[in-house]
Amino acid sequence: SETDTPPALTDGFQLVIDALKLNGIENFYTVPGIPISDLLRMAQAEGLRVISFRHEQNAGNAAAIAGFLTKKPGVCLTVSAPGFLNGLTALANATTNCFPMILISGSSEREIVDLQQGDYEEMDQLAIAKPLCKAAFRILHAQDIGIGVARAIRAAVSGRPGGVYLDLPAKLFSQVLDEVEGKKSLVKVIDPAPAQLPDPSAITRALDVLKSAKRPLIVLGKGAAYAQADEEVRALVEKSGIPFLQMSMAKGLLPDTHPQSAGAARSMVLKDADVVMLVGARLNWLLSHGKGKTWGAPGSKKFIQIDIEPKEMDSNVEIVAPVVGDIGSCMSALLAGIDGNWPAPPADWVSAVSARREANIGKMAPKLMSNASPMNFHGALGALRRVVKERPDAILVNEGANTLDLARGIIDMYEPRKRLDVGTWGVMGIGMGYAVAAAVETGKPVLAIEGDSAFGFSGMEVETICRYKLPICVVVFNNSGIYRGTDVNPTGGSDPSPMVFMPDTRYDKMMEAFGGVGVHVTAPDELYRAVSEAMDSGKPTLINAVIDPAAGTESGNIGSLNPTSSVRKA
Ligand SMILES: Cc1ncc(Cn2c(C)c(CCOP(=O)(O)OP(=O)(O)O)sc2=O)c(N)n1
Ligand SMILES: [Mg+2]
Repeated sequence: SETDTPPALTDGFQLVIDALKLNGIENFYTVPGIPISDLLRMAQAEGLRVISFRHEQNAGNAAAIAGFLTKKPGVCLTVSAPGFLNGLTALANATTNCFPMILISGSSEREIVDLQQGDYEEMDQLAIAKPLCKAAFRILHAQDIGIGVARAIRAAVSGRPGGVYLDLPAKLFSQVLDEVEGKKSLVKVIDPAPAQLPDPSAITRALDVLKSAKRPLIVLGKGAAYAQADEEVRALVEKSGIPFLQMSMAKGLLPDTHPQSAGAARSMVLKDADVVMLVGARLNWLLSHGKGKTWGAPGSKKFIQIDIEPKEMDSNVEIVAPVVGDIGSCMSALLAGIDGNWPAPPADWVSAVSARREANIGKMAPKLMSNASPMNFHGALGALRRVVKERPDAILVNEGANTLDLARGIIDMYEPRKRLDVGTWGVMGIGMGYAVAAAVETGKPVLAIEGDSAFGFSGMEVETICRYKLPICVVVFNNSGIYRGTDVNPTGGSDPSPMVFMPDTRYDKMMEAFGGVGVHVTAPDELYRAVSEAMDSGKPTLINAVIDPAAGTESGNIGSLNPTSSVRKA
C-alpha cells in the first residue's frame, strides 16, 4: 500500500546535473573517463549538449571562450590528476583573460589523498588549482552540491570574471539523498554578476579630465567587448567624437572602418595623445605598460581608466581619473554627463588622426592585392579580409606569430565579439577549442586562421570538428615552420634546422582523413574561392594555404621580447 512506498531518492550524479541546468548551463566541454563518464551519459539523457574532445586543454579552452561569448560560465569536465592537469592551462588562461569558466574535475577521496596512500590518479588537485584560478572549491557531501555549484558560478562571473576550479571526489556522485531534500538543496543564483555602479564624483572627475584634452584617445579593451554594452560603448565614442583604438578582441565593437577609428594610426595616437581613456583595457604588455617610447615623452599623458577591478588602477602608471564599475553602468553614467554642450575634440587632432589612418591604409592596400604564388602573408590575408567583409557575422579565430600579428591589423572586424585570439597571454593552442565553442555556442560559421606551428597544438581536434559536423573552416598558413622556419641547420646540410623547419606538410589531408573537406591552395584568389565555398557549405574544411617560407619575421611583431646573449651569437 502507499504507506510502505519507499521515499523517492536522488544522488550526487543527478544533483550536479540539476544544479548546473537550474543555472542555465546547457553545454559540457569534456574528455570522458573515470569518475565522470556516467555523469556525462546522464547529462546527455537530460538534454545537455556534451562535446567530447581529444585533449582536455582544448575542452578547457572551449569552455573559456564559451564564457567570453555568453557571460555564463563555460563548463569543462575532466577526469582526475592527468585529465585535471591537462585542463589547468586553459583554466589559467581563462583567469588571465578574465573569461568565466568552471573546471570540474573528479578526484580521489580526501582520506586517501591526505594520507598519500597511492590511489588511482591520486593528486591534491584543489591545492594545485588554487594559485592558478580566481576561486577553488571542493564538495564532499551531496546536500552541499547546490550551494557549491552556486558559489562556483557566482565566483566565475561576478566582478572581474575568471576561472574557477570545482573539485568533486568520486564518492560524492553515488551519495544518495531524499529527492525532496535534494530539490530543496539546489540554488538558482540570484543576480550572479551584479551591476557595479561608479561613484558619481569619479564620473565628474573623468569627464573634467576628458574635456580638458587637446588630443584625446579612447582605448577599448576586451573587457568592453565582454560587457555586451555595445550600444552604450558606441554612443559614448560617437557622442564624444573622440578617436578610438580597439584591442584585438575588442575589434568590431565599432567597425574597424568607422571614421573615428585610429586602428591604422596606432603608433601616432599612442605617442601623441595627451588624455587616454581606457575602457576595459589593462595597461599591460600589450599596451607597453603605459610607458616608454610607445607613449612619447614621459609624463605627457593623463590616464582615465574604467575597470570593474579597483586593484587594476595604478597597475603600471598613475591613473588620474579611476572609474570603478561595470562597463555598461560606467558608460551610461559618462553619457549622462556628456550633455548637449560637450566640446568636440580639437579639429586639428581629429583630422591629423584621420590623415595618418588614411595614409597608412593607402600604403597597405597594394600589398593586399598581391596575387603572388607562393603567397606572402599580405596577399593571403588580403583574400581573407575580403571574405570577412562579405561575411561580417562569421566568427574569426586567430593564432600564430606572423599569421596572428599581421591578421590583427589587416582583417577589419564589423561586429562585436567576432574575433577570438590568443589574448593577454599570447598562448598558442587555443585555435580548435575556441573554434568548436564558437560554433557550438553561436551556430555561426567559424573561420580559423592558423599559423602552421600554432595549429599543431590542437590539430587533433579536427576529428572532433568532423564528428560533430561543425561549420568550421580552418585555414593553415603553411610557411613550412615555426615563424620563418629558415634557421640554418647547425649540423650542416642544405635544409634549415628541423627545430623550426617543417617542409612538405599537407594539413588538408588530416581533414580528409576524418571525412571533412581538404583543399590545397597556392594563390590568394584560390584561397578566397575555397573559403567562400566552405562558408557557404558549412562543411568542416581545412585549407592548406602555402606561404613562402622566406616571408615574415621571427616571432612576428614581438621578436624584441626575445632575450639576446651578449657573449654568443645564437
Ligand atoms: C603554449 C605556447 N608554446 C609556445 C609558444 C611560442 N610561440 C610559438 C611556438 C609560435 C608559433 C609560431 O609559428 P606559426 O607557424 O604558428 O606562426 P607563423 O605565422 O609565424 O609561421 S608563436 C609563439 O609565441 C607560445 N606562445 N605558446
Ligand atoms: Mg609558420
